Amino acid sequence: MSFSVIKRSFSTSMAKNAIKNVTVIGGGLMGSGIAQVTAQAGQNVTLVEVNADVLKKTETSIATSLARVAKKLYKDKPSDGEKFVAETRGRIKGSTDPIASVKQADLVVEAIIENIDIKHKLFKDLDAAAPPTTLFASNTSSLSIGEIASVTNRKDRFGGLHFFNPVPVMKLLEVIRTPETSDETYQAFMAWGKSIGKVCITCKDTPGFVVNRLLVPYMAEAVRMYERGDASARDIDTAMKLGAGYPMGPFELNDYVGLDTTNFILEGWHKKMPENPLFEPLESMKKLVSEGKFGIKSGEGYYKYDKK
Ligand SMILES: CCCCCCCCCCCCCC(=O)CC(=O)SCCNC(=O)CCNC(=O)[C@H](O)C(C)(C)COP(=O)(O)OP(=O)(O)OC[C@H]1O[C@@H](n2cnc3c(N)ncnc32)[C@H](O)[C@@H]1OP(=O)(O)O
Ligand SMILES: NC(=O)C1=CN([C@@H]2O[C@H](COP(=O)(O)OP(=O)(O)OC[C@H]3O[C@@H](n4cnc5c(N)ncnc54)[C@H](O)[C@@H]3O)[C@@H](O)[C@H]2O)C=CC1
Repeated sequence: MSFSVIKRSFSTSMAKNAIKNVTVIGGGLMGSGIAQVTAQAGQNVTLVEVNADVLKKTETSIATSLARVAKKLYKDKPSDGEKFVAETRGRIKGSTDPIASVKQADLVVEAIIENIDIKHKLFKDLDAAAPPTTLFASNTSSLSIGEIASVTNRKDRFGGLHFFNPVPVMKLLEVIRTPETSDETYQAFMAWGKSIGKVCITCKDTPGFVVNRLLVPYMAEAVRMYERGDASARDIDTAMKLGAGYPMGPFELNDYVGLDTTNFILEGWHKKMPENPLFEPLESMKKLVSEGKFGIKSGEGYYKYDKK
């Protein structure tokens, strides 16, 4: 592992802007971006993954993304760009030990696989290990924050911090408070979001929060249109880009987000709200997922991609 090791001091106060040491659990699409933007803002990050090989991939993806940011920010001064990349990477420490990783954390942001049982197991362990002042947040797309927090003894210091993909580019952060999230925690989340350059909006702990509650029915309807044979995936994508001004069409976005994640969301919501036709399962998506076709990350989804 070549992430640098950083010495840090423990902050006891959770007052506004007190967050300096952040632990991000999960270094996939989202966790790597969250770690990156946090480090870009000058904060110390410990990034936890399941093993050293995955950490290496995470490190490479952060380096690639930082190079894109540096190219834009330091167009006329590449040497400053190199310094920015080195300093930002220097603030990120990799770890495969979730327990040790939270001992000095002011804030823990969880971005692991979208599965309630796995998230519960993780948060139970972290709750026992982290100082009582440490704030916990989940980046879940579709699960209830209250349900995730239910296994901890810090429900007042628990909320949702929902980022958007790609994290270094998308400006929005949804801050989700449950009925038990304290005002102090909520304020600390809002201040932290601002400190890492995001525009924060607040939402109650309702399925999909704001963006996904609107995005999922739209994307699912696009798939139904394709499954009925009304139009091809390519034409639907072109239509929504050129006719509605979206940066990506629904099939491109689905492949970008990851079909395993979107399929999981839809199945979970269908189970919870079986009477709602918006969340009926989608046969083409189920088939692709069962074949291991998860979109860009696996090389194929609704479209085929060159393997990197
Ligand atoms: C279909 C069935 C569905 C069933 C139901 C399930 C639905 C599930 C819904 C969602 C599930 C979960 C998702 C979630 O919780 C929330 C989300 O995140 S939703 C996704 C939100 N994101 C978007 O909508 C992305 C839309 N796309 C874009 O904005 C652009 O296409 C994108 C920025 C990705 C790429 O832009 P483009 O112009 O095409 O390409 P460029 O390569 O030129 O990039 C432009 C610009 O951005 C910089 N950049 C891009 N990526 C990165 C990166 N990773 N790191 C750093 N910088 C990056 C790039 O350098 C360019 O910068 P310039 O200065 O312009 O050169
Ligand atoms: N993909 C997207 O566009 C978005 C996803 N989300 C949410 O973010 C979370 C993560 O999603 P992605 O990054 O897309 O998934 P991903 O599959 O890209 O990454 C998840 C990572 O977590 C790691 N992991 C799994 N269990 C772990 C554990 N116990 N400890 C440490 N690491 C562990 C995996 O090795 C993997 O690298 C999910 O809850 C998802 O719903 C939120 C916003 C957008």
